[in-house]
Amino acid sequence: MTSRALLLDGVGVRLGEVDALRGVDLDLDARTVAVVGENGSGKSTFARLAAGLVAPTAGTARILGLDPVRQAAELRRRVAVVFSNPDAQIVMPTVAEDVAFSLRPDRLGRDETRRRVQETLARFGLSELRERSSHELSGGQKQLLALAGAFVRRPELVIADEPTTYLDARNARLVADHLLADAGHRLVLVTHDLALAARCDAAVLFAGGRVEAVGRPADVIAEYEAVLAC
Ligand SMILES: Nc1ncnc2c1ncn2[C@@H]1O[C@H](COP(=O)(O)OP(=O)(O)OP(=O)(O)O)[C@@H](O)[C@H]1O
Repeated sequence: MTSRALLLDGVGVRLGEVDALRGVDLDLDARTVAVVGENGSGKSTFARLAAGLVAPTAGTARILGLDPVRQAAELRRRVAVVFSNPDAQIVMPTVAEDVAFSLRPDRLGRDETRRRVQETLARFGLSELRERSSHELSGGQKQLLALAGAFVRRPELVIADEPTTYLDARNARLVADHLLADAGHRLVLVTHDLALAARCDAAVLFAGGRVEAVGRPADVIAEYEAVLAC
């Protein structure tokens, strides 16, 4: 039997004095999942939990069938994370070196690394920029580089936390298209862009650290819009 992608049972996450997540029950196997909700509702905490970066302080969680505490290293190997600020993820001086850096833990050897980097740069339209200084790219190019660094590892699950926030409409569309395209990965997408959330297969609405609604994006968004209208 294959494992459910996201399975949470009574999950709580306490950060300092704050219950960032409380009593979260979820059983989701949709390929792409949008996570919506107001500021401070727990979306990023949920994303970090799904990436194995934060452990539950109550309840149990299984992500890709893995325990995010006992199997955190395995989970981080199979999951890639993309944040809104690509500068936080760019570490190497040139574009090609930065993408190759993501593959270091996989110890693939020089030829396979070069082949994968080449293929990934082409996929994200970065081939011509391969020798450019990574910190001198435009914001849109930097986010595409961050995506390349995530996807070069061929992750099973990509967690993207507001990946289009700082992008113009054209680049936001490009980044969203790459994330949503069925390239053999699952996606958890935290976003305030409800049109983007509507393109996912399922959606979750958080409020005050709890799951307020889960299901078809159109239904969940309608519920969220009703809350926003109050
Ligand atoms: N490191 C931390 N220490 C203490 N409290 C935290 C920490 N990180 C987040 N919180 C709190 O946990 C709650 C949920 O935060 P979270 O970042 O998950 O919300 P969010 O829905 O992603 O918000 P936003 O839309 O503003 O990014 C908030 O009350 C926040 O202040």
